[in-house]
Formats: sequence, structure tokens, C-alpha cells
Amino acid sequence: MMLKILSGNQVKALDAAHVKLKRISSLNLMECAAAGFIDWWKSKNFDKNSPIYVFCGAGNNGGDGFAIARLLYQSGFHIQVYKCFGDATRLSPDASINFKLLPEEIRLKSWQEFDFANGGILIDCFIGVGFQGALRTEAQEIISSINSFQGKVISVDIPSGLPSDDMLEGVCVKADYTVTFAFPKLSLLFPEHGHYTGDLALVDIGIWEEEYLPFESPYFFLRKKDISGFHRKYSRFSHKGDFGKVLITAGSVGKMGAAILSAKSALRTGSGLVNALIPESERHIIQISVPEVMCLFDLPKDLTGFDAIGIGPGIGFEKKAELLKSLFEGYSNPMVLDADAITLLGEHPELLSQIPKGSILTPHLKEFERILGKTNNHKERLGKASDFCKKWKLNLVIKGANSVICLADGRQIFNSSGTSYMATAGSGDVLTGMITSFLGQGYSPEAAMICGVYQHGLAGEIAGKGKRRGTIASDIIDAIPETFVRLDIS
Ligand SMILES: NC(=O)C1=CN([C@@H]2O[C@H](COP(=O)(O)OP(=O)(O)OC[C@H]3O[C@@H](n4cnc5c(N)ncnc54)[C@H](O)[C@@H]3O)[C@@H](O)[C@H]2O)[C@@H](O)CC1
Ligand SMILES: [K+]
Repeated sequence: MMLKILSGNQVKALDAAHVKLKRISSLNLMECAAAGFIDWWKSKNFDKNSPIYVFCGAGNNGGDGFAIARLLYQSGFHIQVYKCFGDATRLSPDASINFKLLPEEIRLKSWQEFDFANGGILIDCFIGVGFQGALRTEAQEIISSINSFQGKVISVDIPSGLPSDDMLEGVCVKADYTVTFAFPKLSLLFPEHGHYTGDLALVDIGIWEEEYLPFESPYFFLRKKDISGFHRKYSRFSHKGDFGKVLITAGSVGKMGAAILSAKSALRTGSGLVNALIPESERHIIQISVPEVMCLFDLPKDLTGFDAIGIGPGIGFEKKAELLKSLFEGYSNPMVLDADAITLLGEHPELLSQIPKGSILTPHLKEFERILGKTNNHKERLGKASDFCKKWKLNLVIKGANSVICLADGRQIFNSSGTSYMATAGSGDVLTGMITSFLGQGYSPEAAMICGVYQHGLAGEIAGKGKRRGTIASDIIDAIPETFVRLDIS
């Protein structure tokens, strides 16, 4: 089971159901959230001498802030609490209790008294998922002031002012870190909001995934613990044939690197046999760099012997629409379509209905728009992707930070692995090889995408750790085997 991403409106009902099931009070849940925040805090080793300013609103997000202030104070940090509400404001019941529990030694002031030219750490507990309607004038002022703060900003649950499920329209806190509770709020995963969210951390507050079952949502969050359940188990009697025979159609004159990267990735992901369909004139390049690959120069008449086919990286466009057509006519199992193959589909929409059902398209943003048209933002993109997948019974991977796996049944799964160091030429070719390989090993399209996308991100993290911005696609391939080790997959 994967973690469901609920809407901000569903949070209250989830909390209420949880509190009832576990026979705890909502105050306990708030304490659990604050304690979870402290665990994250400890992992960051922030300077003990740094002044800490906790900005609290009047709702439960503010309540989290009072509890966090108390716990940090008890751990020996220098804390000041700033109220973002007037004296006449009524606090939420749990915020009110935590407000009264603040140790007397903690200085309590109004936000107007704060000198935003200060350094240190500001913890933003002003507004959480209870944000509704348009931001009131004073709240805008508070948020703009927080954004002029010179030190680090940590937002609790969500940057104040960011709607939990929609695109940002007004101002919102620009956080260096966002520590979110239970599940990542949808809007924290939109690329447009990366600038506001900063580094994202998820804190478990004890709500089991089963407790999400009664709540409807098409969105899921993919984590390390989910992956092993999607893998096939091999025995000691397994032979080369069990690991699949795949055909990679990639590369053209001057772009043979794409073929090398995809084919090598398929091998490193475990394919038993990799055939590469390439121009004959270019055979030496691939045979020298990846001797394990067998080359084909014409599309075989009978394609049924291949367990999976991946097509697109670097193929160019000349006579390639015909090639796609022949593939679709001769092969009825799901295949992987990437890069130039997607651009061709954009130019020949009449081919969409001929793609084998369950196939996987892996566009980056520009390629996405070539088949689905222009989109103004990620929210719109997710909607268009969902309609497209359901209409054509196809799957999509929208590549980027938190790549989204869009399934033909409408579910959309956000990946959690990866690093910005993977934004490098050929990184997508690696993903094509990995997903094709898993398909060829007998995985369902869903399992192949899940394992491929997650492990591609993990391989990028492993490669990026030592190489940072110097990471190249070949480093990601070299790190693929280590992903099986880290996930304890044989
Ligand atoms: N399962 C969970 O997610 C849990 C949630 N908790 C916390 O509770 C929060 C939700 O608490 P609430 O529902 O009380 O709401 P919030 O505290 O998120 O928001 C309510 C506050 O925001 C202000 N506000 C709302 N819309 C505004 C607008 N347009 N302009 C200006 N001010 C506005 C309200 O006046 C009120 O002070 C979560 O974000 C989280 O921090 C935790 O305490 C416990 C567990
Ligand atoms: K907040």
C-alpha cells in the first residue's frame, strides 16, 4: 500500500477518525506532531546558540508552534514566541491549551515587535492547512515580513499562505525547509512551489496507511518502503530467459550515446538479453562501448519474441513515424515510448489509438506539451494527464523533481527519490532503459514504472552524493546495481 495524499479539507476528518480509532485526544496528536518535528530538528544539528523565533497563528498550526517552542526550550534552545494574532482573538481549543503550557521563561511578543533584520531560525507556524479564501491584509503583511527575515525559515506542515491543493495565487512564506505531517500536501509537490517549500521532510504522526482507505483521492506518494513489494522474486533456478529479452530502439548518426545509455541501463537493471535496433553504419560505437548488446539493423518481421520494447531516445525523425506504425502493428504488449517517439506522436496524433494498451510514455515537460497541448501549471498538467491516460488506456511518467507516474486508471503517484544533480543530458535515456528492462522481466506496467522511476531517482542520489553537479548520466547507470543492494532486492 502506498501513502495516499489527501486534500487539506480531508485532514480534519482523517484526524478525527484517527483520534477515535486510537482512543487518544486531538491534543495527543498535536503533541505527536510536535515531537516528530523535534526528531527531525535533531537530525539537522542546528546550532544550539542560534536564537529561535516561533511565529504562531491562532489555529492548530499555531498550536503546533506552541508545543514545538516548549519542547525546544526543554532541549536547551533559546526560544522566543511571536503571536500573529490580536489579544482579542480566540485560539483553537488545542492551541489554547498549548499556549497556556508555554514555560514562563519563554518571552512572548507580538509579531510587530520583531526585528526582521535579525539572523537565526524562524519557525513558521502561522497558518497550516486551515488556510481558506484570500489572504487577509494583516496576514499578507506578516508573510511579507517573514520573507524579509535574514536567517533560515522552517515552515511547519506547509508554508503559511500556500493553499494545500492548489496553485499559489498571492504571497506565501518562502521556507528553507518544510516539515509536513502525515502526508505531503499536494501543492508541496508542484515544481512551481519548490521555491517556497525548500527541502521537504515528512514526519510520521502515527496514522497508518489503512486509515486513509475510506478517503477518496487519486494521489499517492511513493517511498522506499513501497518498492520491494513491486519486485519479482527470482530463485536459484532462474535462467537468462527469465530476465527477459528486450529491444531498445534508440540512437541515430551523432546521437548514438542515447542508444548506449538506454541499452546499458537495461542491462544494469537486470535484462538477460538486450538487442539494440540502430543504423548499421553506427554499429562499431555501440559494440565497442557495450559489448553485451546485440545489434539489429532492420526491424525484425516477428516481434513477438521480445519481452519488452523501448523506443525513442535519439532516434531522430526521418522515416520514424513509419517505424512506429510497424511497431504498433507487430507488437501488442505494452512498450515504452520516450523522447523523439513522443514528439512524433505529437505530430501524428492519429497514431495514438494504435499504441498497445498499457504502454508507457515518459515525456519531459516540453514533450508532454507536444502530445497534450500547453498547460499553465502543474495542477492543470495533472488533470490533462489523467484524462489522456484514461482515454487512451496508456500510462505516463511526467519527469521532473517528484516525477509523477500517471496510471491508465487515473491514479497519480508522486516519486520521492531523486536529486537536482540528475538534470543532466541522457538522464531520461537511462530511465527508458530501466523501465523497459523491468517490463521485459515480466513486471506489470505499473510495477515497471514504480521500480524504474524510484530506482532511477535513487541511483541519481547515490551518484550525486560524491559527484554533486558533476554527475553525468553514465554515473547514474553505474549506481543502478547499488539500488538493488540498498533495497535488499536480490
Ligand atoms: N494530521 C494533521 O495534519 C495534524 C494537523 N495539525 C496542525 O493543524 C493544522 C490545521 O489546523 P487548523 O485547521 O486549526 O487551521 P490552521 O491553523 O492551519 O489555520 C487556521 C488559522 O489560519 C487563519 N487563516 C485561515 N485563512 C486565512 C486567510 N485567508 N487569511 C488570514 N488568515 C487565515 C485563521 O484565522 C486561523 O488563525 C495543520 O496544518 C497542522 O499544522 C497538528 O496539530 C496535528 C495533526
Ligand atoms: K505554516
